[in-house]
Amino acid sequence: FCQSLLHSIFPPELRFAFLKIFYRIFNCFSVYCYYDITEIDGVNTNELYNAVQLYLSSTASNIGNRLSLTRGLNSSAITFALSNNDHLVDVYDGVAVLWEHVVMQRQSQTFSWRPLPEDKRGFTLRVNKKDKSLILGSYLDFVVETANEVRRKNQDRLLYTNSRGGSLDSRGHPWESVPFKHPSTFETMAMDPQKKLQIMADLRDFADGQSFYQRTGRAWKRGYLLYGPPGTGKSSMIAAMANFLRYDIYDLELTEVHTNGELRKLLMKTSSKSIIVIEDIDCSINLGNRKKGNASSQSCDIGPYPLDFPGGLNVGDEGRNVITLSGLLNFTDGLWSCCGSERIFVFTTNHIEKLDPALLRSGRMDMHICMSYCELSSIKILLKNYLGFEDGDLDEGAFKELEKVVKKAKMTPADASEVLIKNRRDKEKAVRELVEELKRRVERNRNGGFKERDLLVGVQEQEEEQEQEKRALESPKEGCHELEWNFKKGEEEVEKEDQEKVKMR
Ligand SMILES: Nc1ncnc2c1ncn2[C@@H]1O[C@H](COP(=O)(O)OP(=O)(O)OP(=O)(O)O)[C@@H](O)[C@H]1O
Ligand SMILES: [Mg+2]
Repeated sequence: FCQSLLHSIFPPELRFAFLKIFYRIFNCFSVYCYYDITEIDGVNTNELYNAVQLYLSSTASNIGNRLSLTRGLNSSAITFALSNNDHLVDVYDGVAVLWEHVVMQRQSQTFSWRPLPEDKRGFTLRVNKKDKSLILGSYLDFVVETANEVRRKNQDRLLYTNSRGGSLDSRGHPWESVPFKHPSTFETMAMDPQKKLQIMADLRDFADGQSFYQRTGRAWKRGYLLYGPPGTGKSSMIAAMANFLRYDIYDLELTEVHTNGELRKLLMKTSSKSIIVIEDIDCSINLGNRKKGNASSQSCDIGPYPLDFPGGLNVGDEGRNVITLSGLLNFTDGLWSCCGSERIFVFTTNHIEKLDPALLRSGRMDMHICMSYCELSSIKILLKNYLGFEDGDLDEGAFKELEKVVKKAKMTPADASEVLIKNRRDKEKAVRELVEELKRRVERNRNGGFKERDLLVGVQEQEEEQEQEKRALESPKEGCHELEWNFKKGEEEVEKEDQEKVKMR
């Protein structure tokens, strides 16, 4: 009754002025000060809110009486969190602070360009006034650092996708995520052990290189191009890289991105310590040539993307802005590429010869990694993975036979794995079957019945190429020249092979 009387007697301006004065007087006498950390700050998500949530999830499990427990779909960990409108006391450096999790229903008339969550969430930190400087000086930094640590250690890494197209979710994210659980590691990767070590060292140098990148004035990012025929482990390599560095993966589906602006927004919303992946880049967008009129050279039909002109945004047939090669190059190399740090770009392709050299140059794709057919060393790793064979377990005869045929067979690790998985209950049979299959392939290759054009080289040339690759790993710049050379040579050969195919038909 009193409230309605107050409301009817006093106009709103007077009521607000009264409340303001009341809070001022109250604050003068209060020994506490309060800090609000809201979930959404304007239109952006407040990173501090997420950090506090994560920090409290690690602290709350020890000291909270009433906690809400969650476990995400496919997630391995249970997350503790402060229940709605509950509070807990945390002690830092002998100083006690009170955290309260405030959740309120959002008023329905709030106007926004995008849908907002139904409730308004935030944390309120209550601090004794005399401890203000300690809390603002170092406690909040400590909270953020601990949160990062917790994120790195406990939380499942995430695999993000932009498959929703350009639309944002209610919390303003263009990416959807699922826990990333791919079991591939460098140990299970079947490839040249030397090459493996070089890649691992490169990744380690990158992750530990903050001061190096700072000192040399370079953006803290690195690009890897994985190329080779299907089934040689390009996707598995990305998973192995992510598992090795414990980074999240952003799997960028270019066909879902409609404009360069959208691409930029996606990049802005990626976190540091992440791998940004564009798979089958030759199929995602026409990157074959930046000159107009070369659309027919594309291998995959990708719909409305027009050809690109260097340095600008294109306008498509229907008058829409569309994504261009220069947009993509800016994404990887321009000013926008460093709006975060410690990020790795990985592009994969089955057809390196179709890529524009601009994309291949050092600085964009620093390291070109050729994922190739099985060699003896990779077969050994597959035998270990699937049959448990250690060095020396394989009998001499089988080993010699494998050695004789493995290179000429041009068998992908995926195919070899399949033979081993199928026969894994009988180890000897598995090896026998593998040797048989390799021999069959050698025969087929000899008769010209199995013509792979992906590596564009014969057995002899393949060895040369791997030699070049090794050198490219040692010095990425040098590798790029060689790859550009390969690229030119590739185009001619592809044309020749295309003509042959037409003749055969
Ligand atoms: N180098 C490898 N080491 C270990 N396993 C491999 C390797 N290459 C392929 N495989 C096996 O083959 C399967 C397919 O490999 P993957 O998807 O990584 O090939 P890809 O090169 O990405 O092929 P695509 O070009 O078709 O995308 C994987 O599940 C993996 O088990
Ligand atoms: Mg793949």
